[in-house]
Amino acid sequence: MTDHFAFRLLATDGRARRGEITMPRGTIRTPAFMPVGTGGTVKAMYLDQVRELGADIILGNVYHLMLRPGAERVARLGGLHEFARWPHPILTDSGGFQVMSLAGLRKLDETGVVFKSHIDGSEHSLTPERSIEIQGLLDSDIQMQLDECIRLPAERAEIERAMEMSLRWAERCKVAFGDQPGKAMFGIVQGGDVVDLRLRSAEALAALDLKGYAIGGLAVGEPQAVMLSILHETLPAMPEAKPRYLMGVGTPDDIVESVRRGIDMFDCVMPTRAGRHGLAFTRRGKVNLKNARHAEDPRPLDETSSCPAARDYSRAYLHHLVRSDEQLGAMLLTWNNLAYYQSLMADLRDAIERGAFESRAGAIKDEWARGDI
Ligand SMILES: Nc1nc2c(CCc3ccccc3)c3nc[nH]c3cc2c(=O)[nH]1
Repeated sequence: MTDHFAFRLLATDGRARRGEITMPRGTIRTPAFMPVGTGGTVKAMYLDQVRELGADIILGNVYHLMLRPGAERVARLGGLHEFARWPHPILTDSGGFQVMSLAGLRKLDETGVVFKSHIDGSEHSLTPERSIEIQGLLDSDIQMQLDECIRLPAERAEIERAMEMSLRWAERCKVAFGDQPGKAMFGIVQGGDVVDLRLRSAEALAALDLKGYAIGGLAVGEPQAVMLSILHETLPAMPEAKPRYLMGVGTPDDIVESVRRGIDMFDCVMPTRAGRHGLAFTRRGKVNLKNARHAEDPRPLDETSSCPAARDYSRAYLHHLVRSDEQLGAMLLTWNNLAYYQSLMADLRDAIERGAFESRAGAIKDEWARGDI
């Protein structure tokens, strides 16, 4: 066990990295996929199942938890790990991104943001200091700086303004976070699709000597080629010895291409959201269980899988559950999809250790490219 946060590189294969983050609450094997647990729960899953699938860390959200049940209430109940019965590491987002995408934004200036709750219309504010305070109340292990994520396409001047304010907010978050050896505060690189702004953001954040860095402002609808070119240009300017977290990414193809360019950590709502909408990811391609062709198909999704949801239930039964909008449909398909994502990450970690990243990457990309089966 350790009382500090430490990242170690165990192997590399080209720019792809195999590493691990050790923290008091556990070790995070990278490349890592972090299931999104926005309101202190990974939707339609028991957290024991999430753990059994190989997840070392889950994500939480300042925005949702500050509105309901409230950060001070979670603190009074022992913090998020106690509240949700997840004793392993938790990373929390700072709330700015969710305010832009979910809330009614009332004001955004140097101080922070003022917004109306999407739940009951009540007015709230977030400053860099308050976001870090909330993440502390949640007892979060990896805390994200408050930042401003610009929607693309945008004018250079607008991207530059938001990037520079996010840098000033990173400094304020670092001061507010102080010195917490067993925890980490990550900076978030912004700069839109403008390479010189991306580099300025990466270099200024590196100078703050934070414990890890995220690449923000992507996975907001831009073409994959744009995302990958920004990674290719930005990652070399980021400290080798610190973990890199690409926020909101992505499909298996996105993940493979981002690992290839040097990303260590991922989050995406895709496997859980798709599961709730009847879409199953398998090693032989995607299966849309809403489709009538599955109505009498006795085969499971993947008889070779170790996940009961993939191995033990017929497509006919899954089709029935999805068509009847039964809770069990969302539960089984979410289980299957998270199992698929965690098995991809385990494959990639193993392939990098063996110096076989390229061949494994090609196989995963081909699997994903297959249409509906
Ligand atoms: N703070 C921040 N978050 C982002 C998220 C949410 C990731 C998240 C973290 C923790 C819980 C849920 C979601 C993005 N998702 C897609 N693209 C994203 C970009 C940003 C970004 O630029 N900044």
